[in-house]
Amino acid sequence: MTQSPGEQQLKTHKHRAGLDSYEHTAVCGRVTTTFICRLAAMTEKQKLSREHEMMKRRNLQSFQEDILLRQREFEQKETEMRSLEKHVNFENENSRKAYYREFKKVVEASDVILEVLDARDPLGCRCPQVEQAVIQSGTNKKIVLVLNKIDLVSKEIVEKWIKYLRNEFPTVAFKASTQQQAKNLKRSNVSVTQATAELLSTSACIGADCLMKLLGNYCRNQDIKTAITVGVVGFPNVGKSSLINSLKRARACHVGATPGVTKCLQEVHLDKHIKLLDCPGIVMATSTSDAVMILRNCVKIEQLVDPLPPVEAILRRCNKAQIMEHYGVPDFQTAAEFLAMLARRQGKLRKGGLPDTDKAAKSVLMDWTGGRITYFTHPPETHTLPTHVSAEIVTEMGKAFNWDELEKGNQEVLSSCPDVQMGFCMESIGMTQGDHQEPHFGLQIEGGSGAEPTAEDKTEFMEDDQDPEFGPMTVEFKSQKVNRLPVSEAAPRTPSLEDIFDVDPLQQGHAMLAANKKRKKKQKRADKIATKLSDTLTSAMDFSFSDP
Ligand SMILES: Nc1nc2c(ncn2[C@@H]2O[C@H](COP(=O)(O)OP(=O)(O)OP(=O)(O)O)[C@@H](O)[C@H]2O)c(=O)[nH]1
Repeated sequence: MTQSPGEQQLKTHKHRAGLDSYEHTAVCGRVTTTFICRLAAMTEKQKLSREHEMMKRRNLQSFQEDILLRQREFEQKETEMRSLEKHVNFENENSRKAYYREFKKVVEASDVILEVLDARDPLGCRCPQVEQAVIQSGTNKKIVLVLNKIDLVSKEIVEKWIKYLRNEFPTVAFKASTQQQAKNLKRSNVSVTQATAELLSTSACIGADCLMKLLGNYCRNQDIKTAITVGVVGFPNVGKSSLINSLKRARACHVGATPGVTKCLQEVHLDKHIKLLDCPGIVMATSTSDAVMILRNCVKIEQLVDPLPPVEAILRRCNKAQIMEHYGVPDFQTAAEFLAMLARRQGKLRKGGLPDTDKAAKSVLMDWTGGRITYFTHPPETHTLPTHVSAEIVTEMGKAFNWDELEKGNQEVLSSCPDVQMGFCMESIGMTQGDHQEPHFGLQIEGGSGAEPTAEDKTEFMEDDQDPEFGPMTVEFKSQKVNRLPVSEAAPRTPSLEDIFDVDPLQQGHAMLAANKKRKKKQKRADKIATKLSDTLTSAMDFSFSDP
């Protein structure tokens, strides 16, 4: 193809212009690089001459001062880091004051205070400071103890605890609903004492009627025509929000398996006569060790800086053979050794293949707080009033309630209902209780061997006096006779709706959601296949002949 002279001229001109601009850029680039190099050299020279000047002026004293200053800075940083670690460890510590203010507001505004206790360790999560604050704020404020999570212990233990606690305040046995839906939370009319194991293992609430009756009686006895305010207080994670949701039959408050879900006061109107106040879980400053607070689920496991001590505390309370069997690890001498083997078994490894003992420790702690390791305390044999409660206060507080009715509600059970819930052995289990009020600790691991405990299984602990918080302790491993599957047969991650009773009560809400999702998915798939099949059949049976 030939080009016209005009076109050729234009092409030559463009080529020339391109070369020019290239040369221009190259020259500019060279100039810039030289300029930058010179600038860097000058800065470096200036810096050296400055340092040289400084060194000339410096003497031994200034060196010393400088070193001291750096040391002070380092020490300050260290202290800050340590306190930061503490705050991470006890996140609530940081907001403890704010929580306390919220709690004070609840006490001031309430006529009745429901102190929610975890039935597994009621004395451990009882807060004398809270009770003292209520008592000091006048005799017209009443305390009612709510023994929640009764589905996690045997009825016999619930009965014993009610008997023990009612020496001080009216006590209501309760199982909050653990359902996940927003509305229509199930509430059973059956009294706690008459509830069967199956009912207890469902996610429905039990004991709400008894509690409502108690509050109604209070209004009548006090001749209150208007509304009453009921404050709900207690340790983190004992189920305060779940209790409110159960009474309201709707998810009015946030619920979560980690402590510190409730951050500030929340009002829930039950009806025109009762207003409930949800309070953040409070942990008052006590002499209790960090490990014990962690075992009481007051600390977020994920944020623990050193999870080894609470795991050591768990291991001290467990039979080694049972632990080895449960976690599938060989014999070990120390908690660190156990965690290293567990981490390897669980595939929790750091870079370079080293076992991640922190992660393994946290998984053990999650098993404890999440109810996969079941534990329970026994009430002391004899009752003595705590120092902050006098006999007069007990009488004064009790006047406002109908004890007979409460007693009836709680008593009905215990006489008529067999202990079917957990298959615990309630005979004496070698407790060596002292005179003090410390509860005993029993422990069970879900899906145990199923064998009757041998002499070695019934181990008496707490010769270790480093952890006096729990007092003498007996550790017991037993299989659960009902409603629990051995580990190997444990319900699948997403169980079908029929298998929902086999799921851990703590997990039932989630399992229910997952099972429902699974069912919907199955249904959708079946519908799709049916539509496809029908389409295929329709097209196959299309006998309409377009051609004559
Ligand atoms: N099995 C069982 N689990 C319960 C019961 N009540 C509450 N839970 C569970 O315990 C966990 C804590 O419940 P929450 O109601 O959030 O406890 P909270 O006291 O309000 O907790 P904070 O907001 O941290 O103070 C949740 O996983 C609940 O599902 C109960 O009666 N039985």
